[in-house]
Amino acid sequence: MVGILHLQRFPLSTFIRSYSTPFSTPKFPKRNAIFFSTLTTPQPITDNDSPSSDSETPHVELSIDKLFIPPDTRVPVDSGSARILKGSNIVLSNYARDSHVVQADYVKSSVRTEDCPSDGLPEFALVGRSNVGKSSLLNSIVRRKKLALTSKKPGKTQCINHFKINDSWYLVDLPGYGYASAPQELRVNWDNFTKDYFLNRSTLVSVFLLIDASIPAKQIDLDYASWLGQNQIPMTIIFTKCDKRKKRKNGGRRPEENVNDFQDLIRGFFETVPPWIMTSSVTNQGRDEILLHMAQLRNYWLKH
Ligand SMILES: Nc1nc2c(ncn2[C@@H]2O[C@H](COP(=O)(O)OP(=O)(O)OP(=O)(O)O)[C@@H](O)[C@H]2O)c(=O)[nH]1
Ligand SMILES: [Mg+2]
Repeated sequence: MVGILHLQRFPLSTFIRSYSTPFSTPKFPKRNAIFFSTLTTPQPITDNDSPSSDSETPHVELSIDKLFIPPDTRVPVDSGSARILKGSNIVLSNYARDSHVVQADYVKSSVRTEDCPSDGLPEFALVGRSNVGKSSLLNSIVRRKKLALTSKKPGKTQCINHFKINDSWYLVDLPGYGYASAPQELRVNWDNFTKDYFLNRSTLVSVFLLIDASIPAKQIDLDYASWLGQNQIPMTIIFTKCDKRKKRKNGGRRPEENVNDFQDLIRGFFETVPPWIMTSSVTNQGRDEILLHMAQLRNYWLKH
């Protein structure tokens, strides 16, 4: 059973040194080294299915060793013509198709993994600190204003909420972590059931860990990424609120600076970089890119 669960999971990238001393212990072997190569400078950006119409995407430094190259994907040796999703480090593969959302329906809310839908369809779970923008991102992805409930007040989402897309896959909205004002009992409960869900949900293709790019990295986010990595749970980092640009004279860092800083901080945790995408639910930046990334993960997962 364990073997089956393991095989069903998408075998990407999350390798970690150590939870407690992340910067000092030896690295794990590079299990997915085959997907990386010593190739040439890739061309930044583009996609072939649904080009993003959003305006500027701030520049973030990219080199070949910082790219996420999906399985079964070759980056041409000489041309430097890797196709990279805009505002991300993700190379497009041949699996990136059927990414459009035609239909989205709320299905059910569960507090136990075993109560989640049992039809075996692949799913992606959105997790992150309370108020980071999980429910807003879900609405942006499906182009509906209120499919998932959002609030300025942290702690709005309290269950594992399944939304069925195109009758063929699920988006899952989860409660946030790190909500200091929630009663301790509730916090422990949310933590337990989301972590149990991550560890035992065999149809989970990838967790999407949301990180607020409008503020500097928080330790709790690094700890969460570390936990996911240590448990070898496939993870994509979604940087949210990239539309929020603080004035530099107030000492604020721009989103792309926070994104770069976060990369630097987690570089010590991972042997190979996880995929990441910059987004905003206000401008819909990153929406098409997320859908293409989900499509390629999903289509690969279905085939293996
Ligand atoms: N400027 C900006 N605000 C955002 C963005 N995404 C979410 N917000 C705001 O952030 C607040 C929290 O959004 P939610 O989507 O409810 O956050 P959540 O992560 O689902 O929160 P919990 O369910 O409480 O864990 C709301 O006021 C949103 O309008 C974004 O991309 N840009
Ligand atoms: Mg929510």
